[in-house]
Amino acid sequence: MNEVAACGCFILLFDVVLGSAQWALLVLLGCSSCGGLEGVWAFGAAKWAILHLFTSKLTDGKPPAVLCRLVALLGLLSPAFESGRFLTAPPSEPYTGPNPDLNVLLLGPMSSSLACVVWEKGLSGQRKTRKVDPKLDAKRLLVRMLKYFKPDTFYLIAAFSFLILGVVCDTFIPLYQGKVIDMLRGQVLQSGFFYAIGQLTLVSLGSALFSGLRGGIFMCTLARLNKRLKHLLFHTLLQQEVHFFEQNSSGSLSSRLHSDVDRMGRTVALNANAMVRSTVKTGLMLVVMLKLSWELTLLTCIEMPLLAILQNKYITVSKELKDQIQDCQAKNKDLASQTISGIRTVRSFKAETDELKRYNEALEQMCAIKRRSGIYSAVFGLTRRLVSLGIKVLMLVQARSLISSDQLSIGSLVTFILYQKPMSNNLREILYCVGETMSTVGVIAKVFGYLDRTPQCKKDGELAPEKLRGRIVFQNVSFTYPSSPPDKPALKSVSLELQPGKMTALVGPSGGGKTSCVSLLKRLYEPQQGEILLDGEPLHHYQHKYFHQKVALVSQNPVLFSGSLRYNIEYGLKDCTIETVKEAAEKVNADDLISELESEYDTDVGECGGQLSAGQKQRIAIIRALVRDPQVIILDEATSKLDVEVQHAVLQEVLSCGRTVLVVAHQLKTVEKADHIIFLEKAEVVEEGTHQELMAKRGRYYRLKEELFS
Ligand SMILES: Nc1ncnc2c1ncn2[C@@H]1O[C@H](COP(=O)(O)OP(=O)(O)OP(=O)(O)O)[C@@H](O)[C@H]1O
Repeated sequence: MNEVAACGCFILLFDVVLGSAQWALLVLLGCSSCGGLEGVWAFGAAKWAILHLFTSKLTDGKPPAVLCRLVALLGLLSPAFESGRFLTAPPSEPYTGPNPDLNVLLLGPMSSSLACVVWEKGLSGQRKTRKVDPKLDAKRLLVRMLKYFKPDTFYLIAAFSFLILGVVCDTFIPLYQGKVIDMLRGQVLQSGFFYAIGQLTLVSLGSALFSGLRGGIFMCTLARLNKRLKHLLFHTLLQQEVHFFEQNSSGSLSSRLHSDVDRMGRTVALNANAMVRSTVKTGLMLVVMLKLSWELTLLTCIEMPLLAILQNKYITVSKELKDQIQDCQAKNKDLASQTISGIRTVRSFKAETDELKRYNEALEQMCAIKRRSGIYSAVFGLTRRLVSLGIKVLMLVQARSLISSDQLSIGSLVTFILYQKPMSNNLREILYCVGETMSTVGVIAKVFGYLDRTPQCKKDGELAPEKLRGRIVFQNVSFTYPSSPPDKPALKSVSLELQPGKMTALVGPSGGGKTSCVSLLKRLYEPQQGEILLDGEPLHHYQHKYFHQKVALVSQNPVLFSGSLRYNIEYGLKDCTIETVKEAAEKVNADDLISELESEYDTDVGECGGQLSAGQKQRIAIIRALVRDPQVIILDEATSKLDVEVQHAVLQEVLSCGRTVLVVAHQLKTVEKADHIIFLEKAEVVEEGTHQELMAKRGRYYRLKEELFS
């Protein structure tokens, strides 16, 4: 890099020599100019060729791209600028080209090198980051983000049309203000003065009206986009396998769903809006400002690359900090929601102080990052203001000399100043928007990462037979939880059978693999080896909805959702009548429980069923399973909180209609009634048979019963 910089300095020196030689030649030949625009272009092209040769010699024929860009700018920037000046403000006398002037001689090399530095430090820096992390391919992500606006194309066209109309009106306001100021002094007719005031009022009104319409439509479009994205993301999340939710906490997922989606929509939409508005405004203002004074315009434009370098440095640092803040926010949210949802445990262990300390530490961490971000922002703001101040001083000096040589009127200077501030603001806004959008790329990548995630579960089949017997067979099933090491399987080559109309019990010490069997049977996980068959067909051959309706699971701590009792019982069912619900409740002696509640089936169960007792929740969960009329019922400690009478009624009911019943229980009283008992230990089936057979065998089942009894 140092070699390139040294070569760049030599090229700049050589360029100054060439420029001086040109002027010296013109002076010697007695020409006051270089022969109009054609001459300027001819000299520019010749300079480009000579500089290119010089650079090739300097770099042994392999000039780096940055030096090629510098040479092209040195040769062609001045002719391009002169042509622009000629087109926007044609001189009254025949154009002869720029006169020999030290400012012009230095301005070319200075602006060319500045442009190269901005390009290198700004744009290529971002390109390098993209190469390192292809996921953060900003352009690809932003283009994809814009595609989500497709359904709102009509609204967007309307919003952008109003935006452009508003900007056009906005641009003309200072021009008419300057005109009115000039009329205050001169001998202008009153009608002319009022005409100018009328024009000013009209463009001001137009600006207000169009800006209002633009803002309103953008907000509506943004709200629609947010709704669409959240719906899509929530839909994708719901498709994911259970292991995904073990890996990603509910706090961080809900933060992605709400804060991140909001942020990405807002940033992209509002920045696109602000960028288009500022770019159009800048373009129009530039034309008017060049007409007023090209010297002052040039000084205004020098501010931009300087600000771009500053902004780029600031973006690099603040992007990293913003990502850290996002992660910290998700963590804090998770921490708080965990504590609030587990408030009973927290209170019973008197852990409020510990939880507060933990939360405070997390807040401190967040505070430290925000403090650093604040310091960077303050330093950046100060430097930016100093640069703007320096440029302003230079402008005032130049304006004084222009006014004293009658090249600029006071009204035009006022107009220029009225343009200058918004112009700098526009340029700053463009840079800010680019920075903001770039810093949101990380958030967009994360959200798209979730949207693109393919669930790691087998595709559902089409089977939905009218009649199901309910015979379940585990054939050499081996299973290890995705988060467990491969040498710690939860089930090792397990083979078992559940017969229709019979009650099978899974027993064994804690960690033996009972719940894992149930989870596989409910297809919450897929086994790595072996197969589970329902009436001879692998489970995934059945339709998803049909399968979960026919194979019902009632667990020890059933999850209820906020809403009425009836909503929880009918959960997920479309055509369930209140009669069916009542019938199911009566079958398990739950009608007395429901009539005790204030609004019976319309009683609100509270968040996660918090207003019901554990036994009440278990009974509701049993009714919820029964209204689906399942053929296979799995009771995983599902009656542990019920009294003996109700337990008996539940078992009677589930065993009716020839259902297959699988019971997981630690209370061996329940197990004794089972037709078949399977003893699971250390992920394997150790022994099986009826209660009497296993007792007579005096094996593991017998010993467990003895241990519990003693
Ligand atoms: N979600 C999980 N992720 C990783 N490992 C798990 C998970 N759930 C259970 N395990 C492990 O799998 C093994 C079997 O657990 P499982 O819950 O099936 O036993 P269990 O017989 O039902 O125990 P308990 O009677 O205590 O409920 C245990 O070693 C356990 O640590």
